[in-house]
Amino acid sequence: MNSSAPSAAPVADRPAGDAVPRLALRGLGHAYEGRRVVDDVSAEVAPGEILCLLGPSGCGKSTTLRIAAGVERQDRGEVWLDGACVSDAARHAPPEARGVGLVFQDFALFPHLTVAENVGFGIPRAERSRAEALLSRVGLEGYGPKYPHQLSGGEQQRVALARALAPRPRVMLMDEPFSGLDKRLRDEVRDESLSLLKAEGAGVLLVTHEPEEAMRMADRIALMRDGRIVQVGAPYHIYNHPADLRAAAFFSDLNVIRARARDRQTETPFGRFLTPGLEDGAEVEIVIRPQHLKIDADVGAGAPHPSIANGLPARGRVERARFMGSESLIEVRMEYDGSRLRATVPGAWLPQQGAGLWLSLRRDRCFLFPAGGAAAGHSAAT
Ligand SMILES: Nc1ncnc2c1ncn2[C@@H]1O[C@H](COP(=O)(O)OP(=O)(O)OP(=O)(O)O)[C@@H](O)[C@H]1O
Repeated sequence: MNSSAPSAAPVADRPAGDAVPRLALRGLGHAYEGRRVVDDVSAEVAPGEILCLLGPSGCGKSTTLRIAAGVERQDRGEVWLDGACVSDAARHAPPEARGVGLVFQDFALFPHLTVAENVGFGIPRAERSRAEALLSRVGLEGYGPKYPHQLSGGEQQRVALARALAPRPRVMLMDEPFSGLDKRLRDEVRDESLSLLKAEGAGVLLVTHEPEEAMRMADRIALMRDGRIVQVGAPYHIYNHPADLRAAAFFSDLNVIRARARDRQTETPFGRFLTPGLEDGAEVEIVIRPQHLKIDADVGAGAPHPSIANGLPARGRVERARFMGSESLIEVRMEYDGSRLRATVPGAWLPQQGAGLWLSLRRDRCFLFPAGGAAAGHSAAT
């Protein structure tokens, strides 16, 4: 946690030994028509770092970005760029005075300027050759003499991206910058532009609502919900140590097994789990992603042996099995209570409908949460 931040909300931990953050947001708040849409948001972006603001539609990501850019003014908190406060209760530098690069969804090119002139706008004449190099980076080599109206929407979007990159901004603020591009182009343009920004030491704050895209791009992800940052960390950390059930569910389909705590543990058809800190009778949710169930075919030889790694197997029948290319999705009706669990397996295997299976839970991949509350951390078999 950053001790200088006035807020109690999660603050992006800065990588050790790093310099002054390129961008720091401290305790930001904003309300529209009396409704708080940004609530105590704090985050820092280091030089060469990409921080993704990730969250469902309407959670306040774009508003946070617009506050950082200066096009919206917060009613609480501060915006700092390279160690200087550019906006707080007393001052508010306008966007053009902040020297940050902006790639917003509603980008607008100058219609009367060519593509090359658009990209070269606002950079010194001596650096104009950079415009052509950037156009080739975004896959628009040779487009310099064209005018915006001669381009498709996706091409215009890439010109806007090149234009934002041209002045070598120290901070780049991007709102769904690659959303209009088809997949192949998106991967290429995204990797090219982000690696350039990193190489130049820019700090990038990028908004997306797509978890896979965030995991692919981000050094760290700040997960937002209802105007607040609920968790900050490296993609691996956020995926494998979600703060709560909703944070876990944002990244994939989930199986949830409900049980009750007693004597600091809980009994389930898959064996016992520890429930440290939970009162007797508290409802707990054991959560596991479909790819982390272990499946054994029921060949009539009884249950597979229980193990420390996978607990007890429980029996069910295949209700539906679907081949989906690289994997198959199997829905299993469980014998113990008629509930349905979902498992994914490599696509080569597709069991018959009605076939008997034994399912067990990979214990190191289970999360245990008190029902409707905060995380109790990973559970462990007893
Ligand atoms: N100018 C505005 N006036 C009133 N309400 C607004 C305004 N702009 C945004 N809002 C509301 O504020 C909330 C947050 O909006 P914001 O655009 O920041 O969300 P978001 O997380 O970026 O969503 P999305 O992914 O859909 O773009 C939403 O409920 C939105 O309807």
